[in-house]
Amino acid sequence: MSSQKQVIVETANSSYPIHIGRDLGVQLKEQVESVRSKGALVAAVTDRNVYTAQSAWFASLGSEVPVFVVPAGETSKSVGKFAEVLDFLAEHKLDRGGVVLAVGGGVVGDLAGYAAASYLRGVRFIQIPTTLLSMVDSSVGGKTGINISAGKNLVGAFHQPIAVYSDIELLKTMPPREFASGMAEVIKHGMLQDSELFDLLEAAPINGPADHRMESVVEWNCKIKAAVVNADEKETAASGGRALLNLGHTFGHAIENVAGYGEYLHGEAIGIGLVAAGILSQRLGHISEDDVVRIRKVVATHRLPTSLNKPLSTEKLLAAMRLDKKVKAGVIRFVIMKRIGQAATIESADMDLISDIWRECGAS
Ligand SMILES: NC(=O)c1ccc[n+]([C@@H]2O[C@H](COP(=O)([O-])OP(=O)(O)OC[C@H]3O[C@@H](n4cnc5c(N)ncnc54)[C@H](O)[C@@H]3O)[C@@H](O)[C@H]2O)c1
Ligand SMILES: O=C(O)C(=O)C[C@@H](O)[C@H](O)[C@H](O)COP(=O)(O)O
Ligand SMILES: [Zn+2]
Repeated sequence: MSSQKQVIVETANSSYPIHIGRDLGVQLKEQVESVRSKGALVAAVTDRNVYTAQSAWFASLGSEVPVFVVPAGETSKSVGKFAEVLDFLAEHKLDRGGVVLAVGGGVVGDLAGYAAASYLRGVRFIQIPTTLLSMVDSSVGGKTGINISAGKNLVGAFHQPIAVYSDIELLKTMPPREFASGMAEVIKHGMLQDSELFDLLEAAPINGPADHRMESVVEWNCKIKAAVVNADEKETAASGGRALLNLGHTFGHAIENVAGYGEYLHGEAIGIGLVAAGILSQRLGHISEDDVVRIRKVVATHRLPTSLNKPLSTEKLLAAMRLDKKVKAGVIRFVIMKRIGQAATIESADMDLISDIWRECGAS
């Protein structure tokens, strides 16, 4: 018998299960059939790589579920693709009883989720994450959205899915570089919330989906993220709260934007961002130099970059940071670690210090 795990997300207005296990197809199919039996449409959105790598999975979904396939990669999180998904839903006459399936990594989840949040002013959607990153992070918590040229995720909505199916079997076809990218968010969760998780990653790196700890790592991370989301769904807490999940992202999102979307995978940019956030926390007197060494080592042993692979302009990186969603009254704010396993504050910092840190990370 397969051992299935379940984590519940419980926000003010929604409650939904994250199913974690292997071969979750039967359960998903039952949910799809229950929607269809009421005369409503279920439509799926995926990307080209997932559609090809998981063709048997799509075949088992049945031809009654139309599938919209976007090109793989970050560039699909665009206004253009968003409009195409809306047109697809309208073409198939999905009504308010219908359900959108987001089958893919964080790109598909964010794009399809935002389309579901907007179409008919909001229809239900189910997350079926197919990457490590989407299982441990993006499928949980209802942040959906797209990029615009000014910045990452600058357009979007909070829209919770009605269920998440994290089928570990789907990870088997993931390219190793993408797996490593997902590990960045796992490392982030350890750094910001759970020193035991960080210690585990430090002791023995998790290098691929065959690792026997995979299911429990996904469950562990979903629990961490769900607890944060349950307490502060829309990032409105005066200090801390959900914004702490942004550890390393003020730096990381700037890298993604300035390098050009898709140049660095999200997790690669976050790997550098976590090192930068560690250095900043150390310079502000919170963690030790030894802690920064530990962070750098855990990032590197999980095959993620710890500095830029070619210099980007510090000025451009600073300009991109000014559009971060945590900016308040024009002041850029950063998630600061108090120790490994506890990120506790969101603080501003001296811009000369930030420029120095950028240069330490390879900016020009
Ligand atoms: N909403 C959130 O809370 C949240 C959290 C973290 C990250 N994100 C966003 O998630 C995105 C990154 O997500 P990602 O790392 O999953 O990237 P992704 O969605 O681009 O997927 C990574 C690559 O792997 C391929 N792929 C996916 N599943 C596969 C499978 N099972 N087999 C073979 N190939 C597969 C995809 O086609 C793609 O090329 C970024 O846009 C980031 O901003 C959102
Ligand atoms: O869920 C959250 O909250 C996060 O911050 C998780 C991040 O890993 C993720 O990259 C998220 O999309 C960033 O959100 P943003 O609001 O900074 O765009
Ligand atoms: Zn992230």
